[in-house]
Amino acid sequence: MRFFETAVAGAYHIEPDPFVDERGVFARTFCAETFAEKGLVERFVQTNTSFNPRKGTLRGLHWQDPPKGETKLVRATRGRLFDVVLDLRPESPTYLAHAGVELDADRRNALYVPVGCAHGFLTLSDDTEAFYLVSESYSPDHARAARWDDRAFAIAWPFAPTVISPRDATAEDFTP
Ligand SMILES: Cc1cn([C@H]2C[C@H](O)[C@@H](COP(=O)(O)OP(=O)(O)O[C@H]3O[C@H](C)C(=O)[C@H](O)[C@H]3O)O2)c(=O)[nH]c1=O
Repeated sequence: MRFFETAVAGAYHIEPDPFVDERGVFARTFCAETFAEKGLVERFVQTNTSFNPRKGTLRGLHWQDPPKGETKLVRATRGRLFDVVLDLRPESPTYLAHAGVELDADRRNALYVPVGCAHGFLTLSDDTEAFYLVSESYSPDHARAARWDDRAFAIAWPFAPTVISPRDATAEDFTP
């Protein structure tokens, strides 16, 4: 695995090192030892998957407040998606910055979203599936949302969503 810094401190775009032979492709997609060596979270307690039949589906931007903050390791296991990490850590040097990465099932790349950051994605093809490891269990009482088009963030999405939940579409303006 190769780790590339992004515009958000502590968030990494991860490219696999695939082993290709006549049978096909093998790639390690997570390794606790490697993650620990890099100072990243290496213990995950939940995995999530979301299947999105329509291109233009936007989920997010979501996070959980302390003490249920989540680190996420996100990949596309079908199709392609534009994955966004948004820094909501006031103490961070990149506070309110974001990074967007295209995750592609064929590339098998991933995005590491550190705790304290919001996460969301826009699907770039029909039948896109996201799969992600999460370091904290789900807690509705700590779940928070920010709006994809909030001017506080000026996120450069590839295009506007055509499918979005009422909760996400009406999330309140972010107040620092
Ligand atoms: C996240 C979650 C949700 N749920 C239940 C709650 C709802 O009844 C249903 C759908 O939840 P929601 O509409 O929040 O699903 P998404 O909009 O895909 O939420 C996710 O979207 C962005 C991209 C994320 O990064 C988070 O993982 C997560 O917030 O699943 C659970 O039972 N467990 C869970 O861990």
